[in-house]
This record gives sequence, C-alpha cells and structure tokens, in this order.
Amino acid sequence: MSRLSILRAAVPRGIRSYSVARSERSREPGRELKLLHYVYSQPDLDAIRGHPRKVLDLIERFGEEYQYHFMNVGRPKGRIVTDLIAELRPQTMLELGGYVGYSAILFGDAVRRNGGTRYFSLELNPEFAAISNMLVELAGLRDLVRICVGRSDLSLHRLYSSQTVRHVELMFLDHYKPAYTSDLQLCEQYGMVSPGSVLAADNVVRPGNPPYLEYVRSSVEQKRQAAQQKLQLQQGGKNFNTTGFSDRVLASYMGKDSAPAFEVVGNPNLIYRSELVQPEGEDVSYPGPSTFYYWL
Ligand SMILES: C[S@@+](CC[C@H](N)C(=O)[O-])C[C@H]1O[C@@H](n2cnc3c(N)ncnc32)[C@H](O)[C@@H]1O
Repeated sequence: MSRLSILRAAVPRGIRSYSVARSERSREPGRELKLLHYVYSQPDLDAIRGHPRKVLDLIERFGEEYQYHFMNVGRPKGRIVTDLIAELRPQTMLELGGYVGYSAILFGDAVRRNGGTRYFSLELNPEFAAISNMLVELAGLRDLVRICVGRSDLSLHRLYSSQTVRHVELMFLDHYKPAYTSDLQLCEQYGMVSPGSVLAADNVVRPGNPPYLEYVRSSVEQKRQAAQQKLQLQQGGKNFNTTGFSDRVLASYMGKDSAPAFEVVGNPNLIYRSELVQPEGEDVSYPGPSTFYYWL
C-alpha cells in the first residue's frame, strides 16, 4: 500500500494513527486493462455513468475480487485530501502521477463539489492515462479533469508556459519518488508554488523520500547555501537526488538513469510548515504509520 503526505498552508492538525491491510495481491502486467474491461462490462453501466463514487467502488471491488494490487491512494488517505479540498476549495488542483484515475476521480469529484473547475492529472504512462481517461469519462468528470500524458516536469513546464496554470493551490504528489523534489523546485522557480500553496505528498516515510523531506524542512539559509553550491558545482537540477532511495524505487517508472528535464534550484526563500498527520487505520498488522505533512 502506498503512503501519502500533505503539505499545506493552514492550521496544523493533530496526529492520528492508521494502518493498512496487507495482502499478497497480484501485480500481474495488464491488470489495469482488465480493470477497464471489468468496469465497462457492468450490466448496469448506465446507472454507474456520471457517479464518481460508483466508479471508485468498482475499481476497489475489482482489486478485492481478483486480488490485484492497484497503486490507488485508497480511502483512508484519500479522505484526508478530500477534507483538504473541502477546506481550501481550490479552483484548480494538480496531481503528479495519475495511474488509472482513482485519485483523479476521487479528488476531481471533491474539487467540483466544492466549487472548483479544473483538475490536472499528470501521468507518464500513456496506457494508464488512456484507462484513466475512460474511467474519468464514465464518472462524468470529463469537463473538469484533464489528463496530461508524459513526464511531469515537461507537463508542468507546458502548463506554466501556456499560462494554463500560474499558481498551484493544491497539488498531490504521487509519482516517481526522486522527482518530488525536482518537480517542487520547478514549480517554485516558476512561481507556481508560492505562499498559500498546499502540497500533499504520498510515500514520503514508507518507502520514504529523504531528499524531499530534507528540502522542505530546510531553513531558508540552508536552502540558499544548497542552491549556491549546486550552481557553483554546475550540477544544476540535471540529476535527481537519489540519496536514501532503494534500487527498486530508483528503477521504478522513469528508471535509474533518468534525469530531470530542467536545471532548477527552486525558490530557497519559501518557508514551509509541515506537520505529521497519520490517517486513521484499518489493520493493526501494518508495520508502519503513514504520514502527512502540511506546508506553508
Ligand atoms: C502510485 S501511482 C499513482 C496513483 C494515483 N495517484 C491514485 O491514487 O490513483 C504512480 C503513477 O505515477 C506515474 N509516474 C511515475 N513517474 C512519473 C512522472 N515523472 N511523471 C508523471 N507520472 C509519473 C506512474 O506511471 C504511475 O501511474
């Protein structure tokens, strides 16, 4: 089960604990396409059409019935983000890593119910993006959710330079772990992430994301020094900081030899405020807590 953390500009929340059911679910290749067939072969498809919750229920039911593992954010962590959406009422929300659309449907629906108008789901894998698109369509969220196919840094650059998105109100990070920091820095450099932005990042404690946590917890002075050092060494942002990641994480999605598309140092003057929040759990056997960070 994946983890999630949230960064936000608001009153800190309390610490809650939660755990996640562990099971030996299959990671068989092609299960995502099977999911699409399963959903679209439902006899009561017309009753499902236009109902985001029913589409989410089907995604969950398919995984449970066939013991397939899907990398969806799921309900406990999802609830924390939907609570954030209800509180912040963002007009526009972005997610990095859309997979088959579970979070886009869950959060896109919440954005719409809270008066928002746009949800951008950035997904690297064109097959996942296509599946997501079809599920978003079925959920009746086509007008709100836009799926951007390709690597997140290029999509962020395109969204910024086309003036489609100038300020990130709420962003959900759930993609290639080493890209969390470089994508955040890219958003900072463009001014898309600025005071008032709220970031929710999954998996920062387990399997962990030490560079990201270090970056957002650093002081302005520390970040200025790091930025200067980076520029002096002419390392720029062309390498992902891979410190503390397992080989498995580095090899996932983009691959261990991948690099960010842009040389950026971010905006060291931004101050983030973070707080650990653990969502309420389901299964005490799960060995570690999930964490949520709130940033200002
Ligand atoms: C954990 S899944 C996302 C789950 C989804 N947020 C949900 O809860 O339904 C991670 C996804 O990020 C995508 N991904 C990985 N690296 C990416 C990148 N650099 N840009 C865009 N998407 C990426 C993967 O293809 C995968 O579909």
